[in-house]
Amino acid sequence: MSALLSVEELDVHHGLLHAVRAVSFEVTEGERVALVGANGAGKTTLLRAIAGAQRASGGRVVLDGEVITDLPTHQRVRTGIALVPEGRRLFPDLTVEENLLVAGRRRRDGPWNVDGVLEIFPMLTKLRARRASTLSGGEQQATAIGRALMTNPRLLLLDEVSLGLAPLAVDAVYECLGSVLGHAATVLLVEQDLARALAVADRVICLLEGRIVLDLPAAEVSREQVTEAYFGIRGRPA
Ligand SMILES: Nc1ncnc2c1ncn2[C@@H]1O[C@H](COP(=O)(O)OP(=O)(O)OP(=O)(O)O)[C@@H](O)[C@H]1O
Repeated sequence: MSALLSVEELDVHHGLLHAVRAVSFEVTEGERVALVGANGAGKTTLLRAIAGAQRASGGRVVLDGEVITDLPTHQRVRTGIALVPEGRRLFPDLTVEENLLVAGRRRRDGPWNVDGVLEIFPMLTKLRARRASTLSGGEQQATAIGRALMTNPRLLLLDEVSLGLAPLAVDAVYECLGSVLGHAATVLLVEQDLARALAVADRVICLLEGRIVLDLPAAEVSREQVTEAYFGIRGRPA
């Protein structure tokens, strides 16, 4: 199958810091890829560069054959890329429904609407008219994922959906995410929790200091292998 997303020799700098170094990989339509790695490995920077929130200093991002490396974020949304950013970034003074509708203004044609999002995230139904600033972390995360879905993405980028949430809230968000994934979205997700990453993903990519050090099907990779890649520990010769 041809790739939905191709990342080709991508470089991203923060000033002098080379945060993403010649990263190349492809994601096929319908695939769920988990991006793991230690703090500072470059996961967020890579996701933001794919979404257009961070400028690449070299290489290309290609979505379904179209080179989008230089497109601004809002135009990438129209091509079908949606990012759920770290920290959720909702409009605090808008209600849940308004947050969803604002995102929907830039939507591609497709099945998602407010009712569809509320069906997937039942916890939001009662909160529809509540201001985002009054929601719990888990409720905000659900709204942020719903907001991304409202654009009818072909590729959903999720950055650390569990960050800062209580364990029960993480369970609730992941339970709903299961339904989202059931709708055949193509997903690239950053997740610190290895067990969760391996449970939801078809494939795991591990970054170390801006480079890919492991890229394997989730079913074929052991926790030990990922942990070693994560910390840059080389296997000892037998
Ligand atoms: N806006 C910025 N300005 C300067 N340096 C940055 C900026 N954002 C990230 N960095 C640096 O770039 C490197 C990669 O950071 P990034 O946030 O992409 O890593 P990460 O793997 O997502 O880590 P974390 O899990 O901590 O979010 C780190 O060294 C970080 O300090």
